[in-house]
Amino acid sequence: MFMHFDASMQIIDDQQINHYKTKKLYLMECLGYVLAEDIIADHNSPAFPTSAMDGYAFKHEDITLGRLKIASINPAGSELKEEVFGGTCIKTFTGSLMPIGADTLIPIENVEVDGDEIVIKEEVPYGFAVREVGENYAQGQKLIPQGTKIDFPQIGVMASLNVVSPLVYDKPVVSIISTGSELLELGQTQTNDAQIRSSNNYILEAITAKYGGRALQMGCIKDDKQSITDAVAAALEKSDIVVTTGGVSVGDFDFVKDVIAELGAEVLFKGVRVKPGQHIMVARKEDKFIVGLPGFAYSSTVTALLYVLPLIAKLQRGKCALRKIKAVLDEPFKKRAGKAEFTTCNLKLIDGKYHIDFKDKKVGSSAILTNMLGDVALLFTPEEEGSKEKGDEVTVLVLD
Ligand SMILES: Nc1nc2c(c(=O)[nH]1)N[C@H]1C(S)=C(S)[C@@H](COP(=O)(O)OP(=O)(O)OC[C@H]3O[C@@H](n4cnc5c(N)ncnc54)[C@H](O)[C@@H]3O)O[C@H]1N2
Ligand code: MOO
Repeated sequence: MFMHFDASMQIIDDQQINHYKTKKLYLMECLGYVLAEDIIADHNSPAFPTSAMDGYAFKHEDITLGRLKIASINPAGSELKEEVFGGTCIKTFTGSLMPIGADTLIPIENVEVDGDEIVIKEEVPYGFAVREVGENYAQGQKLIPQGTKIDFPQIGVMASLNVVSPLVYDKPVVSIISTGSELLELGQTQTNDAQIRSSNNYILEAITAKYGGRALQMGCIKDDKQSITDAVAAALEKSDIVVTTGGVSVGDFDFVKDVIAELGAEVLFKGVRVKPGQHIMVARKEDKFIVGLPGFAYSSTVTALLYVLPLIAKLQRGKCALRKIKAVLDEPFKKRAGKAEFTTCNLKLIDGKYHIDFKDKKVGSSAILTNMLGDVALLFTPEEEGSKEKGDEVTVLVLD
């Protein structure tokens, strides 16, 4: 009855968004947002031949003269009207426009000044130290396609194009609700031994912020149907993705699935052959998603990475942040289930090759969150594959 992991991923991939939310944002607030427009150069850079060094602009054909008369001086930012004629040069600085008539720049290190002349000590080839028109970018060139996550290089290139407020996708608002009557919030006083400290809603808030969403922390709520219904309904009003943790398995108090139906959302899938996280549920109402993650801390973390991150990306027409790489196993790996499995491992780069091992990683229930500490990655073994030998090449999900 549970579906193949690949089929669940395909369903996520196939979701079409009807209306994307976009806004114009001041350039320096755009870091981490996804561009909703193509950035096209409206001019050549540089727009005119420009000097790349401090030196003397001249006609290369005059190099054989060995001496040139300094006719003028051309500081950066000046609009020089004088031309370079045969047998003369113009002192020209880094960033200055090349004077008309000059095709080459000889650096100051290559000449000696003798009165109002330069003596060429070391020759340069034709066109030396001249930045050609469009060297950086050409007018009409698409420099940054929409769908790009804005990082520092994009900010710099947009600044050079005077793009003051690019159009970006709104970061999806992700509401986070942890269900469980045993849960204690940060700082809350423990009153009985059965209570445990909630970590899920906090780790999910951090994952959301790190991977391009805006988290709305709704805290922990009791395991009763009405409380969960009210909380999910309120969250759905305010957000694009509602993530719950706990209450998805088959126990008497596992209500989340019923709640979804009551809210008029369509369940896209419930139950996947994946370890951890087999009870994962994803539902949709219009352009909003509800993701029911298992309560166990490791399960909810892994399933958030697998299912919530692509939804955050999808709502911004972007690419999912997690990368898959190939790595070498430095010790045997025992596959535990006939499902797709995601196992914490230590990731190292040795002589240009990725290697993984399981040193200090505990084998046990899906409650072991501390396995996520360290230089950690997730070993992915598909349902069809079994245990692995030392030296085998495997697929690893990187959490950078
Ligand atoms: N009879 C069966 N029992 C279970 C099955 C099953 O198929 N048949 N599946 C197991 C698997 S696998 C998982 S995963 C869990 C999922 O259960 P729930 O999603 O209903 O989660 P809970 O029962 O509420 O909690 C499980 C576990 O995690 C702790 N927890 C809950 N919330 C938090 C939180 N916010 N922060 C930290 N830890 C949390 C909770 O105390 C429990 O220990 O079901 C298995 N059972
Ligand atoms: O599905 Mo559970 O998350 O395997 O432990």
